[in-house]
Amino acid sequence: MESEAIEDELQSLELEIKDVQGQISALIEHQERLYERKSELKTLLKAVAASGTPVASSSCPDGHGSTAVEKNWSEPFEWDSRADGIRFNIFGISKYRANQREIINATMAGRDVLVIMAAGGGKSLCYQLPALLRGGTTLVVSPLLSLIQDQVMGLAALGISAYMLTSTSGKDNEKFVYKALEKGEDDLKILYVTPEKVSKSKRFMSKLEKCHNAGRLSLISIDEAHCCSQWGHDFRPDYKNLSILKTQFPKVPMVALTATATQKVQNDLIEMLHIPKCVKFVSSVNRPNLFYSVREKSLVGKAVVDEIAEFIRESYSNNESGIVYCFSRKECEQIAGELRERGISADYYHAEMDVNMREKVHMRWSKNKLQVIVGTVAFGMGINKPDVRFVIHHSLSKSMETYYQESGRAGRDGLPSECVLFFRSGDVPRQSSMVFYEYSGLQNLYDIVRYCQSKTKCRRSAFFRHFGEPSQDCNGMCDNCALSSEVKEVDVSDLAKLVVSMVQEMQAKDQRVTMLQLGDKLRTKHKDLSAELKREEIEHLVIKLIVDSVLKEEFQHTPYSTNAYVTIGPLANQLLQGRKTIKTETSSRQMNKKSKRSSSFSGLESKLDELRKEISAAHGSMLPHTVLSTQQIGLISSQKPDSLQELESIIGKLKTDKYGDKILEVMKQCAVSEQLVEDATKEDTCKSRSSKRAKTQKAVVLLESSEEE
Ligand SMILES: Nc1ncnc2c1ncn2[C@@H]1O[C@H](COP(=O)(O)OP(=O)(O)OP(=O)(O)O)[C@@H](O)[C@H]1O
Ligand SMILES: [Mg+2]
Repeated sequence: MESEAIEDELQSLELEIKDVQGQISALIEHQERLYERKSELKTLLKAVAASGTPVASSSCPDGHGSTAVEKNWSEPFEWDSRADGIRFNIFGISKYRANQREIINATMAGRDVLVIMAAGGGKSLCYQLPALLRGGTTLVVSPLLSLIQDQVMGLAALGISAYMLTSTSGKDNEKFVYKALEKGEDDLKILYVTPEKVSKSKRFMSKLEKCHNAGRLSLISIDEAHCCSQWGHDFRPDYKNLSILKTQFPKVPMVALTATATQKVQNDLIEMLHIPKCVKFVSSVNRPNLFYSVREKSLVGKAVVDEIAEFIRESYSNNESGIVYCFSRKECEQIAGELRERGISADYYHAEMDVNMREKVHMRWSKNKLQVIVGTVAFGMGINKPDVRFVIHHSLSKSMETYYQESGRAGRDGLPSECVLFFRSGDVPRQSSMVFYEYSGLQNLYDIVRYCQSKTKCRRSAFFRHFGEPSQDCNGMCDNCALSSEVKEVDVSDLAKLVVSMVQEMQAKDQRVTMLQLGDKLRTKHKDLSAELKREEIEHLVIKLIVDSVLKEEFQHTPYSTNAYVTIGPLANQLLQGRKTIKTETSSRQMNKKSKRSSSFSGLESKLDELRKEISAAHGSMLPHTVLSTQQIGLISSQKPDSLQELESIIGKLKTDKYGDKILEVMKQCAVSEQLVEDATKEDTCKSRSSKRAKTQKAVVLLESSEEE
């Protein structure tokens, strides 16, 4: 054999080997995911079998957490009546939500507790109430300054002595806190710190030790505990060092709380915080008040903004708060501007803004002076506003977990709210070139792409599946459950083969191709197709093939960006040899643009809303929802209390003492003006009736006269 021919064959063998290696590693990765899922499902099965109730379990079947026969935390406890008094009279909360009472009881009994409870589920009460019940000082570790400020402000408004120690704390504040920790003379019920204080400040730790030695450290709470785990979505290195707390203060009960944690993250937390015997309370991830939908995103940028503006104007015309999430800083600024041009009160928020500017925007929005924040993912964990009525994603998130977190900022007060995601396949490579180097980054992204591409599967079930929880009824609270009737499945295997063959041809010629180029080439080469197929349909198919491992994305860095290219995937041959079919879903359904899922304020509710804004403005730092929550406004308006005593039975003693007179005054004014309107309407009706009567009589007279004529 000529040496040239040998070299040729050698080269082609090397290429083939490389290809096979690629397929093997993709399959191994796939196999790992299957194993991981298998173990999740096994754990889930055990949990279901053990408890009979799949959610709200308080034991841990996998060797982590408490395995002994658990106490029944729902039974009566000696502190019940004191706890009820604080709940109602100080926090103004009329009844516990799922698991709150049990968590409080376990904490009061001195146990370590791990709480997994959905966003807005009411985790804060689970450590704030025991903090007041137990006496002494409760230490709360929380990751963000803005979250801490919000909490301290809210507690101060309830008359609870809460303080914080952060990098921005002034000298006087620091002196007060240290003295209170050391001497215990001043009242310090709840102390919030950032994790850096625990891991880096020796001074703080020594004061805390003194507080503990004097028997005054009564509870330690780790909020947003998923930050401990590098498998969580928001890992903070300083959280890793929090294990020191249990080592130093083993007898002080610890309560760790988070909104989302997969089994892996839960195990990690238990290990890292050194709480192997903790009682675990896992509530459902379900957020029944959120309506999830995905809308097709137009290729024309302005059309997307038009649709968003129309949606906000039509469904949320009472200035109800919302968030629009965007992919990039530039996009944020642009879309905020375009929404403003369309008459929506909107501003942007991203990481590259000056901190003061960011704080100002956040504050205007929190005080309902700005309706919409257009943010990047930087507008994240510190968002505590309970009455966010809509969260719109201008482009897809990087994973189901991130989407659950971001969309979950809607409706934390439990009232109906909407989560809309604008999806187009062309957005996928933008995201994939950002996440491909993260652990399971692409697989996580493809999971949310599947969520977006499906026109039949319940959106909620995707969350249950992701978090390893048995499905629950959606109650028609997603677009696919509410409007799925006109969806058709179409076999597009032939077209898919054309696409794959084209990628193969290009790869053989050593040419790289992006998704956009692939679509163009296909339409140029197969002119007959271009008349029938739109660009977005081809992109939709290419992304589907990538998600199904028939094609694959590869990445290359340039000095300015990372480009995503489409190459042959491990299952391409199965398709080409006819062993795999590809089906896409088409639907002719129209989203009902005038979906009015949020109830708008009635006259009295609007007046009470104005009152809470006035009180908040007069107090400077107090937020409107701290004065009265939207839920409380709803209760007052439906029950119409007419004495302070009746009002107290709805909103508790503290708020009644503070704002009761003003609330009753507003109610009186409203009743008077409603009466006036009613009287005027009655009068109008009478008048119109009598004029109608007169007209009828006239007509009769005319008729009679005509008859006479
Ligand atoms: N039992 C209850 N009844 C009515 N409202 C409640 C109850 N418990 C808590 N809330 C209210 O629900 C809202 C959300 O509570 P909280 O901030 O504790 O949620 P969270 O679980 O910590 O959520 P996140 O994960 O977003 O931090 C608050 O406005 C709070 O006052
Ligand atoms: Mg919280």
